[in-house]
Amino acid sequence: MANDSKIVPVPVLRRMPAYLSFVKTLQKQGEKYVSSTRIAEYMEIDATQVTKDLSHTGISGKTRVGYEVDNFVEILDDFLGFNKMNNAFLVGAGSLGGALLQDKGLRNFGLNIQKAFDVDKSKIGTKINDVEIFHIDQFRGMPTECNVAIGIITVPADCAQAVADLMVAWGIKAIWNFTPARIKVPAHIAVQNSTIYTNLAILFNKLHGQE
Ligand SMILES: NC(=O)c1ccc[n+]([C@@H]2O[C@H](COP(=O)([O-])OP(=O)(O)OC[C@H]3O[C@@H](n4cnc5c(N)ncnc54)[C@H](O)[C@@H]3O)[C@@H](O)[C@H]2O)c1
Repeated sequence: MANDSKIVPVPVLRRMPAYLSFVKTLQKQGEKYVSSTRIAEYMEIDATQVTKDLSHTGISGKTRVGYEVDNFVEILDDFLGFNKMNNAFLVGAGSLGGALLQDKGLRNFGLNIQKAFDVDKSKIGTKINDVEIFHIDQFRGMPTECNVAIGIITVPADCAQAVADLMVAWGIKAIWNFTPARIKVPAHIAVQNSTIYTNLAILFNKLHGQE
């Protein structure tokens, strides 16, 4: 049975895309059912953890056979919001911003970067992967006009707060912040900070911890 609360613990949400990816692989191989034990073995975690995590989604399995693969993929895609397109604006079309604009995979996860913004005159009016780059001065009014609630920040860290303030002032409701700056926003704005460098520090620590 689905858990009534819509707030799902972050560690659960971090595991779910891996469950989905695994079951999608099985789907491609033509498998019809998957058990929580099989998912647990793949994830190297306890099967009760898998069942508990999936109870948030409303997916129900059958005794002995497990979860029906097609149904699992459909429900989890829906639960994670990957099958509904969310439009976003990206600010800072530099090397990281450009790479995100090039990444066609984001659309598979429900994120469509509709427009990009920058201050570099040589970039204004150009396109990366069909996404036009506008001057940041044109940002105001655009989120409401284009029905865009998500802002992606890929500017140098010292400009991140000013960009976040601009986004909030013009109706952005959720910010995906790739800069190392810790931006301050009103409590109703959702912020997710993402950095590959933290993962690198963890990897280095694991590597050198074994020496
Ligand atoms: N999260 C991660 O894993 C990760 C990885 C790489 C870089 N970063 C961070 O991402 C940010 C961008 O890095 P990069 O290597 O792409 O830098 P970059 O210099 O290549 O790109 C930055 C872009 O922002 C533009 N810009 C500067 N000020 C602006 C403003 N006020 N408004 C709009 N655009 C503005 C610049 O013209 C440039 O195009 C940095 O903060 C960096 O630390 C994070």
